[in-house]
Order: sequence, then C-alpha cells, then structure tokens
Amino acid sequence: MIEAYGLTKRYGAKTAVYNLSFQVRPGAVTGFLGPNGSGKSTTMRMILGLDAPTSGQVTVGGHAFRGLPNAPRQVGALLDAKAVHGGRSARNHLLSLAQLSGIPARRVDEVLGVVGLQEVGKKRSKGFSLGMGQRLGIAAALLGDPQVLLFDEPVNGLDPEGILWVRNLMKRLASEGRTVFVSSHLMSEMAQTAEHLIVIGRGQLMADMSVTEFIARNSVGFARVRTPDSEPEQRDKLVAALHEAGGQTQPEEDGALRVTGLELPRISDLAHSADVRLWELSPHQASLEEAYMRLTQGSVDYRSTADMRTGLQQPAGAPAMAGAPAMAGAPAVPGAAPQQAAVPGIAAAPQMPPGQQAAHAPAHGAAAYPGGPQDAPQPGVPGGGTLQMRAPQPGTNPYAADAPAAPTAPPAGPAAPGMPGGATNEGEDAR
Ligand SMILES: Nc1ncnc2c1ncn2[C@@H]1O[C@H](COP(=O)(O)OP(=O)(O)OP(=O)(O)O)[C@@H](O)[C@H]1O
Repeated sequence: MIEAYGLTKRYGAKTAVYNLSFQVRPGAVTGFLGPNGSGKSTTMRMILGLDAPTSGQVTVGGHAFRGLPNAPRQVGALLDAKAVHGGRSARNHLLSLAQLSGIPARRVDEVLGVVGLQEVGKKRSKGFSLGMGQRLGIAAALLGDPQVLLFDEPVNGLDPEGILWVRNLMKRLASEGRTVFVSSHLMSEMAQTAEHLIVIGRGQLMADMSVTEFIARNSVGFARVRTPDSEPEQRDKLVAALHEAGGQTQPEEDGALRVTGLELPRISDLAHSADVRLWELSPHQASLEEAYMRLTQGSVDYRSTADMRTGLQQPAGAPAMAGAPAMAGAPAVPGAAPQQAAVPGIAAAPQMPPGQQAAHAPAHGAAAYPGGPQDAPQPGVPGGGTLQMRAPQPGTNPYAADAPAAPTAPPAGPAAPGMPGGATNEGEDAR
C-alpha cells in the first residue's frame, strides 16, 4: 500500500504538488491521471525517495521509501525508459542492477522472458526501438519481484500490440495481489487498464474513486439533434427555441447539434412548436475521455493556440481564453544525459534545464471544477475510494494568485548509485 498525506512539493516559487492525500491499495491497478505538468512524475519521485517533499509525507508499506528494508525487492519502478546505459546489452544492464541489490543472475533471464526480450538480451540497448526500451524498463522494475510497482507513462510510444501487452501485464501483476500504480494522461487507456483512479490537476487532487464511479459521475448525457442540412433557417429557429427554454447547444462536426440541459421529449416538443422538422433526435453519453477533459480542463497548463481559438477545452460559460499568456513550451530536455538507475527499476528522470520550466499558465479561476454540480468540491476524507472532488482551500491555495513562476535553481546532480535520491531538501533533489 502507498499512502500519501498532505504531500506538497515546491520548486522555488513553483508549486508542483499541493496537499495531496491518497492511498494506493494492493490487488488493483490504480491509474494516476492528470494533464501534462500536473505533478504526476513529481509525486512518483517523492514516493520513491528521489525528491523530498516540501511538506507532508508518503509511505510505502508504512515506511518512507528510504527507510524501507531492502527497497529494490519491495518496490520496482519505471520512471524513464531511456535512462539506461546504451552501450550495455539489455542483459548486462539488468545484471548490473541485480548485482547492486543482491538479486541472483537467474532472475535477469526470468524477467527478460517475462517482457519478451530474451532473443535480444545480448544486443546493446541503444539500438532498441521505443517499445523495446519500454520493455527493458519494465523488466528492470520487475527484477526484485516487488510487491509495489510504479510505472510512469509505461505505454508512451508503444504500438497497439505493445499497449495491449502492458495493459495485460499490469492487470496480471495486480491480480497477484501487488500494488500497481500507473501514471498516464490518456484517460481512454486507463479506463481499460485501471480499476481505481486518482486524478490530479495542477498538483491537487481532483478525484479519487473507482473507474466505474468516475464514469457514472462524470459522463454527462446529451441529445444529438439534426435539422435538414439544406435549410439552415430551421436549425437557427430550433437553436433559438432551445436557448429560450434553458438548453445549451453546441455544433457537432457533421452539422448536428449537441443539446444539453433539456430532456429528449422536451426538445421534440420545442421543435414541434417552432415548426422545425428533425432528421435526428437521439440520446448520447459523453465519452470518458470527454469527461476527463472536462474535469481537468481548468487545470491544463499547456494548450495549443488552435485549441484556444476554437474554444476546445474551454469550460462552458468561462471567460474566453483570448489574451491568455502564451503557453511556454512543454518542458523539453534536450541533451539531458540519461542517468543510471539508482536501484533496480528506479530510473531517475532526466533533468530539466534551468530556464526551461514552463511558465505557469493563467489560473482559470472558478473553472477548476467546470463540469457542473458533479464537479463541485465535496468534503471528503483522504482515500477510502470515495468521491473526493477537492476545491483549493481559500487563502491557502498556491494557484489562486497566479504569480509567474520564478526561475528555478539549477537542478542538482544525479542520484548516487545505489541510493535513490539522497535528497534532503528541494535543492538536493535527484532528477
Ligand atoms: N526540478 C524541477 N524544477 C522546477 N520545476 C519542476 C521540476 N520538476 C517538475 N517541475 C514542474 O512541476 C510541475 C509538475 O511536473 P511533473 O513532471 O511532475 O508533471 P507531470 O504530471 O508528470 O507532467 P507530464 O504528464 O508532462 O509528464 C511542472 O510545472 C514542472 O514544470
């Protein structure tokens, strides 16, 4: 079990994670979701002792990671599949990790088999495809046969066959009673892999519940209505009548209208009264992906200008995004040298060069919970698998005032081999 209480991480003026409390239980895959830059990797690094929390704490099996006896046999993680010594063969890479942790060499061949790399075990990993690299990272995570597994974006760049393989592996590991915590920003993927979800936005907890509950609470129904294509005035008349009756409409790509706020029979009656002929009137359920987008749209740090122009990801009724400060580029890491994993499976993420920190996107004000009543903040206790939509607390929320992030201090050096992190404060964090 992984337990976090009031976990907060600040990098200078930048709050990456704020007051996060959750539990990750054994026997299920728990998906860790959030938009880019929402703090997933930072949280995972804190779990693994690679970053020290500014406040709060996180434990694995009741111990802080660094206090875990024989950590590599208890916790395995894939943080960055590229963090391997490319000149080494896959087998030698795993062997060196195994030796560091007193894991027998035969286990290396076992995990190579589990991930399907036995044929290429003697090949240098620098020639590996993205998918092979991911498999090697997963093999490293499995090396100590740990009860707790963390995977940061394990399906990144994988082809459909690879994605299916990872999905099945995660489920199998969980069915063996292990704790499996998987981050992603792909709701659709998580919906098929995870039983439980923890969703964060701008470092704060937005939802902690089962996938089933998430779907039930966040998928909003709507009606699709279509008037004759050749008579646009019919459509205009209908839109006016629907708006007057309190409905909301949104054009669909194929010329239909998406109507919310009105029941189907009411829409039909209104069309009839307005003397508008309908080609289609059908009930629909928003996809889980859309539900997730709606939940997190107020906390998305990076948006394309095209998305802003078209209003995509724009909360209904929210002020226009026009004039919003441009998004800084996603945190690129050109030239960052991959670092050797500190313990089996725990690969330190590449450093973020100074000055490349993303500027803090504008606070979207009240739009943090934009999806309607179901998104309204509710009081709740941490964990427990119950719905927890958290509103930032007034006065204490670091995102309320949208101060631009101060330049960050230069990142610290790599983690000492054999020691995950070694950080005692934010300046010493191993990245
Ligand atoms: N060492 C650091 N120094 C300064 N800021 C940092 C550092 N590490 C992370 N951040 C910032 O903290 C925020 C959270 O980053 P993090 O990498 O944890 O997000 P994420 O959810 O994993 O994103 P992604 O999905 O893009 O991988 C981001 O705004 C990021 O720029």
